[in-house]
Amino acid sequence: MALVAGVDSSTQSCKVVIRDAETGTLVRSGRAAHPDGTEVDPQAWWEALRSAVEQAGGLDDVAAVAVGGQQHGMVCLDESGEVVRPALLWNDTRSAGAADELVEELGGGETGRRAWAEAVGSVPVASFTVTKLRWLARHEPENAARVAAVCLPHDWLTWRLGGAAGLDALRTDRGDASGTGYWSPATGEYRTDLLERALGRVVAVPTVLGPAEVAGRLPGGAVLGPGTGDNAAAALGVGAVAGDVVVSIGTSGTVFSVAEAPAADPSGAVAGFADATGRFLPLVCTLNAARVLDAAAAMLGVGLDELAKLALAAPAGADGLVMVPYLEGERTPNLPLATGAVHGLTLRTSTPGHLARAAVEGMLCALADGLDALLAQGATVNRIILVGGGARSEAVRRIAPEVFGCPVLVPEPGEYVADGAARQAAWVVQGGAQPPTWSAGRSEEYAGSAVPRIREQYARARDLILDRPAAS
Ligand SMILES: Nc1ncnc2c1ncn2[C@@H]1O[C@H](COP(=O)(O)OP(=O)(O)O)[C@@H](O)[C@H]1O
Ligand SMILES: O=C(CO)[C@@H](O)[C@H](O)COP(=O)(O)O
Repeated sequence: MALVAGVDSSTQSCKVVIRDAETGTLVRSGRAAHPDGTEVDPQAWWEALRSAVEQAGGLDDVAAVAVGGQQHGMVCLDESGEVVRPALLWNDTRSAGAADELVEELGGGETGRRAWAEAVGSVPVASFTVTKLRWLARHEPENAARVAAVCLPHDWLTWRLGGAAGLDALRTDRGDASGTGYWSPATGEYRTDLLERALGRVVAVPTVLGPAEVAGRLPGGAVLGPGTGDNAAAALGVGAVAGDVVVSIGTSGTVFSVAEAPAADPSGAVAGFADATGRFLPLVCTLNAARVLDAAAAMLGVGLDELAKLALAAPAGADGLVMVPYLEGERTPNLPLATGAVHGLTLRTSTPGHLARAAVEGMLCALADGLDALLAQGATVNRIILVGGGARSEAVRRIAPEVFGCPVLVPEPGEYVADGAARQAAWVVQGGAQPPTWSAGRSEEYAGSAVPRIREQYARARDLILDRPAAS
């Protein structure tokens, strides 16, 4: 039995699954936490990966490994391959001003946004690597001058697994490259002019591999797959096909589908990413998802299961109590300085159940806005597949159909990013034009009628959002 390993190096943790390459049967798994914060020393990811691998029984008997990782994070390396400064993650909003500058420089407003969308499929916001490079050039010129190569979290981990043999050995894939802001999914080429515009000069970037190309080898001989961004890996993990919309509730909330043609949304709501199979992955991302539930549970002094019970015991629409969950600012809509808010407090709605319900509904409404944006770009939705840590919440599963207005399918709890990476690893070993077919696990369908007032009252509150007060 040949084994393959898939890694999910996501925002909050690293997960490793080891599966049978032919059938996809889960054999072993492990996980380890990542540090908090939006600026992280990549060495912490390496240590978490080692610890998760050890918990999963090691990699000595696997034929191939692939890494899925949080997208966009800026990992800068110097001439000798040392990390120049801690990585700025996708949810670090300090480069919001740099994003505005870059849009301005390509014509500003609608013209600038359209120019970026046409060049790289997406309008840069603070999450994108290109804006982080501009921030570095402006705010840390000494560090910027030391940068010899820039790569992403999954690229760096793949490179380390392969022995880190010089900057020329850096590899990435289409999926993750498409989140940099200096690689075009439409042409499959780097836009070194945009990289230079951001940083002031061109530095080394990873070679972009095809979906099942070999990225290197572990010292023990196992083959390394190209890996990909965590959302593209999740699409592969759930086996998303045309008509599927995946809603992932992790640290980020994402809504995406697999498409045959690249997207270029000048409004900036939909990012026109590439996927991990040679296709495309139009995607909407919110900054506030599972942690909204964590925050609500902390406010109420309860655990996540109790939060779900409270939310489900409260009436749909929480009698008008609305939470706008912009706790870390927001990316879609692009409001990096926004704060969250609770509207509609009355004596009647001042209960733990109402607050719990408002948190779940608010988080889902932000994602439903994302679904609208995706549909406006031509996506079709035959079914919604709910994944990510937040999908473990019974309240999320039951309230989602009321907010999205259609049934949702919840695959059995699992690590779909790591699974997608494992499936890619199996593809690299087996070859062929398509990834291996693994039998899908059980899914549960959650049905329920739409409750339009949930989104109507949310939309009114969302439009009243205020900026963060200046730090004292
Ligand atoms: N039963 C649950 N109910 C609600 N949220 C949950 C539950 N289990 C896990 N989570 C949340 O899922 C999040 C982690 O999800 P995950 O998809 O692993 O995130 P990431 O990939 O961003 O690291 C955490 O914020 C955690 O609180
Ligand atoms: O920035 C995006 C997508 O564009 C995020 O989805 C990151 O890829 C982080 O994912 P999680 O760690 O929340 O899964």
